[in-house]
Amino acid sequence: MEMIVEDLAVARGGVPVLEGLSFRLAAGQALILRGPNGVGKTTLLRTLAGLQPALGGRVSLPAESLAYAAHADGLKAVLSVEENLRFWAAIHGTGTDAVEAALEAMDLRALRGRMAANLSAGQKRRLGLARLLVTGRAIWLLDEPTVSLDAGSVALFGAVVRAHLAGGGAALMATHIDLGLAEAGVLDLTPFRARSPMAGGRVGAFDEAFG
Ligand SMILES: Nc1ncnc2c1ncn2[C@@H]1O[C@H](COP(=O)(O)OP(=O)(O)OP(=O)(O)O)[C@@H](O)[C@H]1O
Repeated sequence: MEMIVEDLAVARGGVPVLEGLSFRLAAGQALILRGPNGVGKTTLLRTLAGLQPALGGRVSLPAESLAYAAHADGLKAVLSVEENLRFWAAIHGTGTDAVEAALEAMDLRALRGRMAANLSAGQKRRLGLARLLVTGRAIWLLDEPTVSLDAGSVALFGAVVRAHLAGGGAALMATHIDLGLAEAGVLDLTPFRARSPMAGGRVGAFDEAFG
């Protein structure tokens, strides 16, 4: 199980953002994306998730191995917490055990009957992360997974990611928060900013003054 990215170029709104990006992510590894606001962390994750086309390069990985979690949690508002997880478990062919394990891991058992629409922001986020577990997918692409989470929930999620890595999974994530993953590598995207004069991610006067 390995994701291999070679000479990848990504764009946003038709404007090149990153280019010449190569890295590998193997089973058990976590890689944290770094770089200033606008450098292209979200664009890279969305491209790898297949939500937008790459401009160039190659990505190779096992079929059906990716699970993506971003700001829009993709929850069904009129389904309960448990029904949301059962829905995803049905899609991914995982079972009731996976749903119960996910409820337990993200401390959602007490909220299992609550409609997703009526969850707090942090609770929605926890449900969005519990969804990763029921996908059964090996490679997690995470865009700021800890937004809205309190300290206790950050610690819970850190433990979930560690268990995922220990079980042979992998994670690529954009986060400013320390998840306590001592073994995580860091990939700074700054050197891969596209050189096009139109590139949205290039260093501007504001970044130079305040960045
Ligand atoms: N819908 C869009 N259309 C055009 N350009 C966009 C769009 N969304 C983002 N961009 C631009 O693409 C570039 C990369 O944005 P991206 O969201 O990937 O950066 P990021 O590293 O995730 O930033 P942050 O740390 O602020 O979340 C930025 O210059 C941004 O302004």
